[in-house]
Amino acid sequence: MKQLLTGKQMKQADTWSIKEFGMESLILMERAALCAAQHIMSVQKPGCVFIMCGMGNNGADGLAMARILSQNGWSVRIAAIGQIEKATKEWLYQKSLLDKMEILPVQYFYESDDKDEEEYRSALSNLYVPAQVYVDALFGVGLSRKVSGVYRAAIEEWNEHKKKCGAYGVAVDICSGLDAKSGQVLGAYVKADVQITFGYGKVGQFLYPGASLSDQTITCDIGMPNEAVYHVDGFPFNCLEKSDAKDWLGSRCLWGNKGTFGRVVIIAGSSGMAGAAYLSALAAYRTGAGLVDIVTPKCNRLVLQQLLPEAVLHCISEISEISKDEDEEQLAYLRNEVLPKAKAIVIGPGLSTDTLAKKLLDMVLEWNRSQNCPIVIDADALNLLAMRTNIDHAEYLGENVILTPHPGELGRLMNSSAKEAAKNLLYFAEELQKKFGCICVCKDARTVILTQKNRYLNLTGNSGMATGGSGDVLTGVIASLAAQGLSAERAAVLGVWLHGAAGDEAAKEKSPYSMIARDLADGLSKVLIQISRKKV
Ligand SMILES: NC(=O)C1=CN([C@@H]2O[C@H](COP(=O)(O)OP(=O)(O)OC[C@H]3O[C@@H](n4cnc5c(N)ncnc54)[C@H](OP(=O)(O)O)[C@@H]3O)[C@@H](O)[C@H]2O)[C@@H](O)CC1
Ligand SMILES: Nc1ncnc2c1ncn2[C@@H]1O[C@H](COP(=O)(O)OP(=O)(O)O)[C@@H](O)[C@H]1O
Ligand SMILES: [K+]
Repeated sequence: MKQLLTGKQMKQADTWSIKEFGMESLILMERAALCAAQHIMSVQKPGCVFIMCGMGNNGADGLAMARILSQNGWSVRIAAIGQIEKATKEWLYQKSLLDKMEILPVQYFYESDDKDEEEYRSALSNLYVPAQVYVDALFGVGLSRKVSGVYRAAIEEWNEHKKKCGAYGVAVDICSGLDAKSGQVLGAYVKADVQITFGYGKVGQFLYPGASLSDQTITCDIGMPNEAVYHVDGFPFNCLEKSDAKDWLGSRCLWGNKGTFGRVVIIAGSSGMAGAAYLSALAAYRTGAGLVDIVTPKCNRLVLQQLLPEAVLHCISEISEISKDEDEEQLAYLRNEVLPKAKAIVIGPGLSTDTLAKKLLDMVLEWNRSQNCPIVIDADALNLLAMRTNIDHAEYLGENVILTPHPGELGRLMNSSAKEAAKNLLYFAEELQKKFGCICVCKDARTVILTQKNRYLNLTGNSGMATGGSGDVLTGVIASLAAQGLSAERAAVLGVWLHGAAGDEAAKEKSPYSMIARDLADGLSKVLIQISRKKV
């Protein structure tokens, strides 16, 4: 399992390693600089390298790299941007070593904030020499505010010169301008070929738009003690990898029958929304559930029978079509005959938010409280939850309830907008988890999964999944895994991983442009072939 930290957590891990464990800051820095320099030497023959440094320890890494590369036959040019009064003690130490080497003059640039960007850029442009490698060591995890003035100009010039000379761009630790927690860019940002990041990957490098700033992020071990990660506030973000997925999935019982592999009940679809029920049910079967029941309005019977004859259908009447007694009877039938068979329940895809939908949601939540059955709540069922303002949500939802909002639904659940939720996905996810107390799967180009104790970030998936019905597929995958016996937490985390990996398989075959949600089901089969164990 790969672990990622926010910028603040990384600084806490650094501080603990230095102050409590007793590791010298300069030792960590030397290893960091050596890693980055070695990467450059492994992909390029000695030539000219241009290094843009700030005045913090990211800049100090850049100075140490200058020394190492120079000692290995590189011609090095350094531009130090900022006020020398702000230089850290490590920076001054690295600079003193360069001074002893004499061949490495550091060119300084700082002008106070009274010029427009063009003036700064023309003044800076003389410092940016043609080179085959461009290094960005302006800001690391210490970036604390929007980039403006001379720093913005320095970044724009770096990008432009790098492009003009076709140089290989290396960002030290993190692309300057990228917020290490949110993945948002603050004003201006470096676009590099690679980020060489130290100790742990930073969450912001894997969230969008941050994840698009470089083609590659390489994490280097700089010798930080393993325990450092236990001395940060909150939890690190775990990222499931293929080998973890294999372990969590386990092996399928050779002598199992359809009862062994769990029954998923899917309460989904309304008039004109049969597809949502179909996609969820198809995905539940394709992920290995033994039986899938669909509870849906009568109008969907024919189409669902034709599309997925393997599913068991329970067709219900709209409230307007039946008497009060008949309505009570059909709810009693579901409560007494259908729900007791479920090992996991999905409620919401294409459900609508009418009175019947409300009653169904109440019934399912009541069932969860009394029977502790895992429930996946998606789409309209989330919208219904968002409409309830007068309940204590944390008490209302059990620990094995899984909410799967996209940014629009997340915004609604938190009385905000889709735009705000997408921009601050981590923050919104954290607040949602606090509010509801259950498992929160906050979906977007990267999906965040939070439980009371753990935080996960999913790294599979692609833009081809931004197509109607992808989320319906996810509900079926998660419920299927829960029905087969995985804990609700593992079902959610592995489900999101599998769903994204299925999307990646589909993209290989169809391209992200032309894939549709059904292709994810084929992708699921391909991924499951890769990760399922051959033997018990
Ligand atoms: N032992 C260690 O600790 C190790 C650390 N390592 C390395 O250190 C890096 C962290 O170093 P760091 O904490 O010094 O912060 P860093 O990223 O250099 O930035 C701070 C400087 O930027 C400035 N500044 C910030 N935002 C700004 C803005 N918008 N516009 C303008 N200025 C702005 C800020 O100025 P101030 O806010 O004080 O005005 C300050 O001068 C880390 O990423 C890794 O590369 C590795 O060597 C491994 C061992
Ligand atoms: N650009 C993307 N990269 C990776 N995954 C994506 C991307 N866009 C969407 N997805 C995934 O596709 C799914 C879309 O879900 P949702 O918006 O609920 O779809 P629908 O409501 O149409 O079923 C989510 O799991 C989301 O994480
Ligand atoms: K940097």
